[in-house]
Amino acid sequence: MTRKATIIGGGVIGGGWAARFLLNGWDVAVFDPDPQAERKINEVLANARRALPSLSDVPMPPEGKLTFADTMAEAVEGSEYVQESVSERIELKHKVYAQLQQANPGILIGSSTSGFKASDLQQGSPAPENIIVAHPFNPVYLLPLSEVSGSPKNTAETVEKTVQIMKDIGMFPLVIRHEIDAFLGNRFLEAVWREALWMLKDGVATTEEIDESIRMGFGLRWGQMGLFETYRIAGGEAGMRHFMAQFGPALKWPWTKLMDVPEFNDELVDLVANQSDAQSGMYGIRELERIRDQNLVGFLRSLKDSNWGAGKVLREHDERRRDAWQASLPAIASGPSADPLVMAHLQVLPGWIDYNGHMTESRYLFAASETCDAFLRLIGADMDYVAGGHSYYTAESHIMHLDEAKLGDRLTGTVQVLGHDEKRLHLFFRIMKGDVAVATVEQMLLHVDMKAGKAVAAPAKILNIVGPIAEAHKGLEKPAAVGRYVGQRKG
Ligand SMILES: NC(=O)C1=CN([C@@H]2O[C@H](COP(=O)(O)OP(=O)(O)OC[C@H]3O[C@@H](n4cnc5c(N)ncnc54)[C@H](O)[C@@H]3O)[C@@H](O)[C@H]2O)C=CC1
Ligand SMILES: C[N+](C)(C)CC(=O)CC(=O)[O-]
Repeated sequence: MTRKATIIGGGVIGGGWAARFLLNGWDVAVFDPDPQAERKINEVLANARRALPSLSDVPMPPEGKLTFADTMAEAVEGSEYVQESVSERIELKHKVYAQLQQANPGILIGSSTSGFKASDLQQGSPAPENIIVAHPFNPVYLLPLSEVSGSPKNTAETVEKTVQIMKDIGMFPLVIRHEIDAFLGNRFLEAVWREALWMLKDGVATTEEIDESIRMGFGLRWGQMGLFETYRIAGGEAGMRHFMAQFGPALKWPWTKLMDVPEFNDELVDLVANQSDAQSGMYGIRELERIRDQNLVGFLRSLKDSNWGAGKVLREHDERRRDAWQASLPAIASGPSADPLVMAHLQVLPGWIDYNGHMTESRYLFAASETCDAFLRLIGADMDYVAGGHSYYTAESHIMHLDEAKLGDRLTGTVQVLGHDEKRLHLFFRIMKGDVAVATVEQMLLHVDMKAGKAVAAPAKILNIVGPIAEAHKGLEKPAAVGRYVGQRKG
């Protein structure tokens, strides 16, 4: 049965949550009195649809149904979980909880609050044990962290249930063991933000220079190793102790003396906003979101390949969904037919364009290759499998260039299994731009013992996955391109 989540407050963060739940197959009901909320959420959802599926190596579940409710009671009906994402005002949050708990007394409410402790949020509630913090980071549909923070009034079961829901939608729930204002992430961000505002106010640097100092340097490091692992390496062979000996005394130098905040007034707001407009005002917000998302997807994919940090979370989420997907295979196989599997989502990048102004020919094969790799991971021939000494090698390819792809086009790669035996996989890839195939690739792959350098039978664990897919694909029409060869028509 489809699970349902309720989102109260459909702004920046509520929209991100809605997208994450929907794309993970949950139905979502949103309540937000803002007449613009529906438009805004649909725009965020459109961006999320372009980005999140690119991180998945298993077929995405069917997208859930999005509804907009007229009342909070309607939104929460039949729901398993509420993610409260209204503005950061404690009295507003209290009012919302009172209405939600009146409509559905037992409902679990996670708050997106950036800094209120669970015990602050729970004040005045008849059921404080059902209110907990689940603090995300923007964009919620791509960044996995959710800081789960309870108070002594929450039971271990409530914390565990929240943790499980976060995992179910592919997040990394970090349980905050001690109640603390602003949890972990925002304490860092606040310190960095404070220093940046001081430097700006004192005329030391512009918004652009401050951003360059982050994105050209330490910002890149933090995304993959955080603070302590990074500094451990900075200590050289002697590691953290040497790092502490060298830089510990700096804690008493002027570097870290700034603890108060610049006065928040119109002058400061104008200074920040005017420089920010000059820096990035040439982009619309949705456009900036898409640039950000594309960069994050590339970064996260790389982390996923190395099974590191946030990439590990993505792999684990795939693993859980792969199990569910495999369990449904017999059902797919017993049906009349199944669609080709959507295995890859790509975007045509500037470096892919040739002197004719469209996607260069090798990139069509690259797109098929990415699709094939995702399919191989799906059937269990992943990097761990390759490390164990076996893999699939491509023995033959026939590519047909059918239409043009241009800079920025979104492409999807699908796989149809034409046939298989113990050693061979006969596959047909379509590289689609919307409903149009821009290229098709027919391939024969051989299962190989890499050390022996020869084709060998694939193990049952792989064949048991391929078999039902091939069976289900038997009902599909054989593509006209299958078996074609390159030839010149006579006459
Ligand atoms: N913007 C950010 O970067 C982050 C924000 N948060 C937290 O998420 C929460 C929401 O923040 P944003 O989405 O940024 O704010 P926002 O201003 O974009 O959205 C807030 C939404 O709440 C709606 N709202 C106000 N009263 C309501 C009510 N009574 N019932 C239902 N909806 C109501 C507003 O119409 C608005 O659409 C806050 O608690 C914030 O601290 C958490 C992580 C990051
Ligand atoms: C600025 N902020 C306090 C709302 C930020 C967050 O809460 C987390 C984030 O996404 O940066």
